[in-house]
Amino acid sequence: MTSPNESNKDISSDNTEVNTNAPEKQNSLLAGIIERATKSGIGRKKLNPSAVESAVAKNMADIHSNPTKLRLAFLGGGSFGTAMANLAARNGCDTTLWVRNKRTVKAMIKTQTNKKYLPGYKLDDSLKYSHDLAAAVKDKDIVFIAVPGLAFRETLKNIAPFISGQSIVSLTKGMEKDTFAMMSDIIKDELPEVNFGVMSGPNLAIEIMKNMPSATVIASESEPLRHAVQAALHSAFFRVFASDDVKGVELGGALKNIYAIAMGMAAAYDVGENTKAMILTRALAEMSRFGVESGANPLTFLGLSGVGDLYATCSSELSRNYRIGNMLGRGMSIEAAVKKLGQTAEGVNTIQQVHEKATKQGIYMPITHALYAVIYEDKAALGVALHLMEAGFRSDVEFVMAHDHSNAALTAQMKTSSDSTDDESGDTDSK
Ligand SMILES: NC(=O)C1=CN([C@@H]2O[C@H](COP(=O)(O)OP(=O)(O)OC[C@H]3O[C@@H](n4cnc5c(N)ncnc54)[C@H](O)[C@@H]3O)[C@@H](O)[C@H]2O)C=CC1
Ligand SMILES: O=C(CO)COP(=O)(O)O
Repeated sequence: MTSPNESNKDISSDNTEVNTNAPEKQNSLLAGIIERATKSGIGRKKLNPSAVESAVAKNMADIHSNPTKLRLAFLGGGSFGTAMANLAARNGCDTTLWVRNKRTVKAMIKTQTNKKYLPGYKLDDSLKYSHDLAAAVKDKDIVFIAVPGLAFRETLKNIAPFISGQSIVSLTKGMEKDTFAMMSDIIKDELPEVNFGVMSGPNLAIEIMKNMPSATVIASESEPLRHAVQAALHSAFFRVFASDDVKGVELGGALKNIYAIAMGMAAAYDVGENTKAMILTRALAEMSRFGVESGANPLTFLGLSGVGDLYATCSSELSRNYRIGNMLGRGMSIEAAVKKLGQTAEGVNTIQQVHEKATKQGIYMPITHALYAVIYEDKAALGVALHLMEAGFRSDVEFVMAHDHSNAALTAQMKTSSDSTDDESGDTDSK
């Protein structure tokens, strides 16, 4: 392991216990995590010191002496892994950022910047960098993963031999190709006994680097893990809220990428605020409908990881998904747009996965299907948008008033009368 502030600790000599993730071990380890978080002063640097400490301590009956720091690894040297690792390091956590490319690591040590993904932002002096996966992961309390969704399973397979009691937190907002697995599903597949969580919210990396106040959600069934992540990342600029709806939180982060592409495309057509509001709100309806079919709580979509992230990515050119949509709207092909972006845009794959799953399961997702038709079936965007506007009658919030037969009947009735008008006028093309 290499770092500007190299500690003398030789972690490469630690032995590797292969996948011995016994639940008791996890529990005692997490108790230790909280203890360390409480005693180390994590999150105290820039805000009221007692806030973090009392929140954590309240839930910990047994606070011991011997203060140490939370030891964290962040895997993935793109913009988000770097921004989050920087936040943790700044908070006083013992933090290592793993980047797969050795030369990039050398450059990061030398310049203390991530020249490719976050140019111009100096990273915290205490942040360590490594391209050695074993060394980065071993001996840590929590391993955060911020690689693209398509590389998530491979990354878990690679770290599996070095996981003995660490908890895993996914920062990834994607879906696996073809399997429709979410990151939590992949963690359960590859590391079945590990304690895990997912973190998601309106967290544009550049804004976080600029210290613009932001908030996120850590979702986990493990309360100690939730508290440890809150304690590790919380600062005067970054609030960490908690949830136990893992599926809902991660679906919010993944699905909103679809609609950021739609909104970027709509912006290219110079649509008005009413139109944007309609897209955003109907997107939320689709997200929560899809979420419920996947076992999520629809109310989760009202939180930061749902409407919060949807709003942020649908309104900002900092969002790579939004930019992809905008390029598409200006006539570029999907291949050319992805190439020009040169960064991760999870929505490109997510549209395909969700289109396929919703089609198979009969989940009503008109915006997703429309986008799929434009991007992958070469349909004209304006025609598809018009068709969306002509879709049948629906209830506004279907968890308040279900989409019932009266709506469906009215749709059918209107369709029949317009069909007969067409017949009378001899217009057969429009059917
Ligand atoms: N950038 C942002 O503002 C945010 C991104 N995210 C999510 O974080 C995840 C990562 O995205 P970014 O950091 O933005 O992407 P990025 O495009 O900035 O960087 C991706 C990084 O992953 C690395 N990578 C790619 N394949 C890999 C593999 N097989 N093994 C190891 N490393 C690999 C690349 O070398 C690069 O360092 C995505 O799921 C994204 O949706 C979540 C919140 C905010
Ligand atoms: O998820 C994000 C902000 O919350 C980042 O969105 P993009 O991946 O579209 O840049």
